[in-house]
Amino acid sequence: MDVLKLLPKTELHCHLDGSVRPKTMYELLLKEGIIEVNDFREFEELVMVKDDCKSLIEYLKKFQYPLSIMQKKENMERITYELLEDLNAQNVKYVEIRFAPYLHTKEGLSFEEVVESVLVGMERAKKDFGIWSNAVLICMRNERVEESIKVIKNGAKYIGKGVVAVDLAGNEQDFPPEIHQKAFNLAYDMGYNITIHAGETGIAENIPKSIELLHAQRIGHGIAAAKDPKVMELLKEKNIFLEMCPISNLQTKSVKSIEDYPIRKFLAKGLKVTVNTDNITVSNTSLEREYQLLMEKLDFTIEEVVGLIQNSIDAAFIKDNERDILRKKVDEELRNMELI
Ligand SMILES: O=c1[nH]cnc2c1ncn2[C@@H]1O[C@H](CO)[C@@H](O)[C@H]1O
Ligand SMILES: [Zn+2]
Repeated sequence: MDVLKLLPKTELHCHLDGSVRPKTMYELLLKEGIIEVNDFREFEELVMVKDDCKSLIEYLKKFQYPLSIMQKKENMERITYELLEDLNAQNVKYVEIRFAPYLHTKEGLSFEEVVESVLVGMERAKKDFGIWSNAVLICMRNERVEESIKVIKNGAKYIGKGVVAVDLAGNEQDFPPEIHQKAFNLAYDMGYNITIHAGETGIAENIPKSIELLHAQRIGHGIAAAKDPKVMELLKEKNIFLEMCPISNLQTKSVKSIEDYPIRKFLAKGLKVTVNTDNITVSNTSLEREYQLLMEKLDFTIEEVVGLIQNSIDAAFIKDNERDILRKKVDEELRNMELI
């Protein structure tokens, strides 16, 4: 849909390792001898999930491929830069890119080298394309709390220099939020913004736990809240934004079908909802595809899509003066498109 293509957009939940430009991943995986496939279609089967994916745990297996090539400074910088180049071409004005630094230190890079290569890629893209981005550092749920503490301590020097927040991601089913409470208390004291993946795989209680024990200001996915009016009430009362990712949620079987997707229910309850991609390559998606799905299957109007984008500007981890600038830029284009 042309209007969706042209719409000025913002993206708050996008994993770098899940969003490597496919051609680049193919090139680097072949070059480094990690895969031996002889056509691009076969390669896509390996690195993207299909509709028959059974669970989040199965979905997470796809990340071994991008992670195997994201162990060098030049690759980290290139992948970040290319992601931003592609998002800029889709008229994305602002994006928060998230990654787990320690997943990129398996072959010798230091924490600092990983983070700085991403920040350099972001800077270069800003200069060349004008697209604005910030980084979110991820702690992995399956690691011990000491590992999360290391991410938070080592990352603190980048707060305000491109890093804006920390997150907790990975296997939610087996690793509840409280394991990492000590780390997120520290993150809170150090001045990070905090977003937590919670309620992605049906465990509603992880949402209040993430808010009350881990200081979450935003919740990644959060769809299990639909099962529990008290949890929805808490999200509303605390003004917590949800980072919803419909296509990823369908693939991980967090919901049975798009008709069961609780986005309308959340909006009706007055919750603040944003829509994001999660993993552009692994999920084979884009913001345009996500919005299109909502319009085709859940009867969203273009005005409602614009409302989601405006929520996402409100939810961004940026300073109020920066928010004003972003809002102005987006509103001007929306006005030219006669959408506001
Ligand atoms: O939807 C998701 N839910 C939980 N964890 C995820 C999701 N997508 C990606 N990751 C995890 O986050 C790591 C760093 O980006 C990825 O390697 C993957 O393990
Ligand atoms: Zn995610």
